[in-house]
Amino acid sequence: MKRFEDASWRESMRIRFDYNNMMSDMIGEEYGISKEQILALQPKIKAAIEALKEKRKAGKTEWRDLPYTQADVVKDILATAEAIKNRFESFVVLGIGGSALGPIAVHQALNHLHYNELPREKRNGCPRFYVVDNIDPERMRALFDIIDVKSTAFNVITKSGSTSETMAQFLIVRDMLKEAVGDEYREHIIATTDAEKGNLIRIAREEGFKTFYIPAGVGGRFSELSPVGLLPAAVCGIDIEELLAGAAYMDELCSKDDVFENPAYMAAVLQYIAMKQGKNISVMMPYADSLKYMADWYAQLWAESLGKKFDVEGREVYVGQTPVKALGVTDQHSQIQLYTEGPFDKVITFIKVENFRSQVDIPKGYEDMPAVSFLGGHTLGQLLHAEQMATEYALYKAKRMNRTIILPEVNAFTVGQLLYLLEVETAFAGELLNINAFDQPGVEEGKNATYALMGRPGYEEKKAELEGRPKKREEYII
Ligand SMILES: O=P(O)(O)OC[C@H]1O[C@H](O)[C@H](O)[C@@H](O)[C@@H]1O
Repeated sequence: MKRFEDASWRESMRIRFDYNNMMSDMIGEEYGISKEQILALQPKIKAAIEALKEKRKAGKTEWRDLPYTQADVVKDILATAEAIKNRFESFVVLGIGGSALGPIAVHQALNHLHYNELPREKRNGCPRFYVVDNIDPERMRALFDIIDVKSTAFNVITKSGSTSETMAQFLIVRDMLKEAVGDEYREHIIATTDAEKGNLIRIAREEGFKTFYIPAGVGGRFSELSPVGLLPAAVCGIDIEELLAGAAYMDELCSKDDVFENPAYMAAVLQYIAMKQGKNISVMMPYADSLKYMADWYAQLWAESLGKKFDVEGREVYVGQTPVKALGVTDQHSQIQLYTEGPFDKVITFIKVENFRSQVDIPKGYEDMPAVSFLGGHTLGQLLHAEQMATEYALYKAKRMNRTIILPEVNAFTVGQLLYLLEVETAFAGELLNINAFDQPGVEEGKNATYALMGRPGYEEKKAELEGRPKKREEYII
């Protein structure tokens, strides 16, 4: 029996959402949100709930059902991960955006913080793990300096199957593999992509790569709980069944229609009201190095989903909230000044971990110097908690909106909950804002311009358009 099958263990691992410091009875009428404001939104909230339910029923938000629909996929992933473990020294993800940020965040959260530096037996026999989420030539070359392609498996991940960066990486790797291992290169490449759309699936089928599919109703930034995230996680020894069980548990917690009992809906409603009050920035500040890259993953989710323009009676309206990544306590020493005394334009979301997986005692010392010796006898975890609470207090005192997501500890079950919570919050915020949270039309222009500049056939007109742009003036470059 797995521990997540035990109801009392699950309950003990429930993530909680503390929104006290968003509320006017805590930070003051002028600065916070009142219960009445939330109640006044009930018709809108009800409509948003119905709209999300409809989408789920119509199969448009398949990401919501990933915790339940993948029993066979999980089996296949576990078998594949085992085979990779037995054969390869390194496992490299080639992908970008939604095809990279989730694998990075979950790996950082659930594996040793210096995973790659550990000897293999301390990695439970798992391969070293790298995610190449950029096309910087220096970084690519640096990777090839430390891996041996002969003993490396590459997981090419792209939902669209056509992202230039990922396909460029793929071409490079395929060529190197062919050179190094000849025809066997096929066994070194696993493709994770849409079952029908895009170029990668065609290539994968032609060349006989092992493939995993991203379901049609699962967009890149909502895909971490699909094979996009599950294969890399399983290869590195993470319990993916527990991850999915955590997501299913959060789905249950987010199934109530009463916003006061639904953490994802409440989180979204508060952000919605905050946005209306000019809070254009959403800072995510985990107080745990393991969750540092959750803020990266969340940044894409929140930015691409909610940053939209639309038409209201011929007038363009722009919505969205700029996500900012921060890390406690590190960024207390760089950003907190701005958060406490700068403009009232932010909501700060802390992520607090109650129990750390490691304990480090601070030894006593310098008893004759009280300003140093008070630290002795505490633990680093206590110091971190005190600093989180102190920062929360400082923000509360400065009447700045802040909220805290509390994880009893960091494990696959709580991380599954966290991912799912933030995904539902984002989708619900999208409904409240009346926008499509699942597209990203604003990234197309840049992509098309890149195609034109790189000479992709069919983009000749775009190239001409680009060449017709005003020439840059020397006088403005100094
Ligand atoms: O997974 P892919 O199709 O390669 O997409 C990778 C990324 O590409 C674009 O930049 C999209 O805006 C992102 O939402 C997406 O995650």
